[in-house]
Amino acid sequence: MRFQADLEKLFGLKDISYKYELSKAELFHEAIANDRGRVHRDGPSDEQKAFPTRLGVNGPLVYYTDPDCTGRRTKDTYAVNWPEVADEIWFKADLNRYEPAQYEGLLKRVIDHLNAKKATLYVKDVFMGSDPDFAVPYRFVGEYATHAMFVHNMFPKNLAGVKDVDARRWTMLNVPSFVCEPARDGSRSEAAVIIDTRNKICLVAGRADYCGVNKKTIFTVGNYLMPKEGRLSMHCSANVGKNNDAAILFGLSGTGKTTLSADASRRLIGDDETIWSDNGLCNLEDGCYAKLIDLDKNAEPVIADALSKAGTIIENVPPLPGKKMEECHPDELDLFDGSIAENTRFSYPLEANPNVMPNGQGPHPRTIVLLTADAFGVLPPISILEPKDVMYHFVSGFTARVAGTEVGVSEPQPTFSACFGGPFMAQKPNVYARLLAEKMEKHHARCILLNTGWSGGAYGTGKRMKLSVTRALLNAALNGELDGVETETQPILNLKMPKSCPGVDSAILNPRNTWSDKDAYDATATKLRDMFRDNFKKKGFADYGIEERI
Ligand SMILES: Nc1ncnc2c1ncn2[C@@H]1O[C@H](COP(=O)(O)OP(=O)(O)O)[C@@H](O)[C@H]1O
Ligand SMILES: C=C(OP(=O)(O)O)C(=O)O
Ligand SMILES: [Mn+2]
Repeated sequence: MRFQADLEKLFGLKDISYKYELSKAELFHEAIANDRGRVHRDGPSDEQKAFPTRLGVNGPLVYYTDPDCTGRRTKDTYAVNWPEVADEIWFKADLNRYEPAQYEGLLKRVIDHLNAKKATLYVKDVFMGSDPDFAVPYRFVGEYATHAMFVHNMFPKNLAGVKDVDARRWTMLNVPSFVCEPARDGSRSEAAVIIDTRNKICLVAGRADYCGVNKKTIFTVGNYLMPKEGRLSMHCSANVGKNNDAAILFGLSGTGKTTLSADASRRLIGDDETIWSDNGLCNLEDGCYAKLIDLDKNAEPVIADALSKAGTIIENVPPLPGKKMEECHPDELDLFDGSIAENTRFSYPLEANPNVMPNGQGPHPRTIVLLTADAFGVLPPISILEPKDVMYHFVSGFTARVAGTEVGVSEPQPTFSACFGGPFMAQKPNVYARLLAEKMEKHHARCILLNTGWSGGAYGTGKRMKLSVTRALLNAALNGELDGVETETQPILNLKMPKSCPGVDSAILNPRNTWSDKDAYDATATKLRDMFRDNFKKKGFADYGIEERI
């Protein structure tokens, strides 16, 4: 078979038992029989091994990651420091450098490990991107059927008209059974996720078995490739209203890209990875990856509906007390149980959502939304931005979160992550900022900053903004109801706040009003302003021609 010869040539893989292009149903059963699948957190039960088909594909596949790997391992994520990309890739931020000789040694050890154990590997051929003009062929090769099924759920398949598939293909090799040895391999821990631009390889060596690694790693590749052809790749969700008015929502993890783009009155383009090209918007994926923790089925009906559909993957959600996974239906999972992870997840193919744009494509955006979840509680719920504010906030990429569920943590943790996607934006921020500026100017989109974080005080005193309020603010902006509205300026943070908004109590629009202790508000806002200023200086954004706005 062709793929086998490809993999022998690319990696030197021999004596491998391949499971090539299995159907989703086959992958489901393989996952149950072989992975840390449904039923037991420690692997399949004897009964499952004996009767894997009993469960049928009608339920979700419930998958448990390694307990240490319930999210992405940013510090263990690298690109190979090949001389030809040493200046191009933005190694200064979240993407770490892997030295070529160490990488070659590690890759060889991974291949020897697979050859020696005569491994079984699942192979899935998909595309990143649903527009054949620029879709990147993505071949997943890995030990877990769950990951192959995840890739099947999440990416476009069978796309006609893609040119030079063999020459342009990227291959991921995902090997959780390998253990990196830092002293020998040059890794930081027992796992490493490495992007090799020269050979078009993504290597996942060791336990980095959170499903999201299989989408965010190839997304990082997309962010490296797309700007070379003048396409802006963005860490944002996108949807389209009844009047063909598209919106994009940028934001770091947990700020609301997935939640807010899932809106029954608008058609979804995608929830996380979007291209803005001369043709308009295009999803890089074909599925969504939603958070499940504390899911309120009334507040998030689109996501809740998808939960009952076949062929989904649920990650790290425990069963309700007294329920066994063997019998589990989504209603018998405890969506409020964060004991395995706060970051519980659910992957569903877009076909499980009746309200999507065909081929993941849509027009140029009318509205650009920058999302932030400010746990300091000082940013206005909504601010109206001018283009230079957008550039400033885009490169700053601010959000502040609470540190999970740890007892005693009361201080919000600020994050400044350029372009709202530091770990994935492989090129320097000015590359994306320049493209965004050009496109905004050409297409005259309106821009807002939406704070989905705290109100009435910082975390500990205040409360998270109600989802219904955030949606009302967002809808008003999308419908043009805030265009030209009277505003006042928050002087410390230099943000323009509307004085009124349909369906929203005006009293909350200026966050200072919602704090009982005004001095505490001013002090916290000043602290945040200083953090913005430090970050701007530290990252050298003035050298990129970005104007400082706070
Ligand atoms: N006002 C709000 N706006 C958006 N999300 C909120 C809000 N309040 C609570 N949430 C919760 O915050 C989380 C946002 O996560 P998600 O939409 O998955 O973010 P992203 O896709 O950007 O990582 C969801 O679990 C959502 O239920
Ligand atoms: C999948 C992810 O994206 P998000 O949290 O932005 O949905 C992730 O960051 O692992
Ligand atoms: Mn998301």
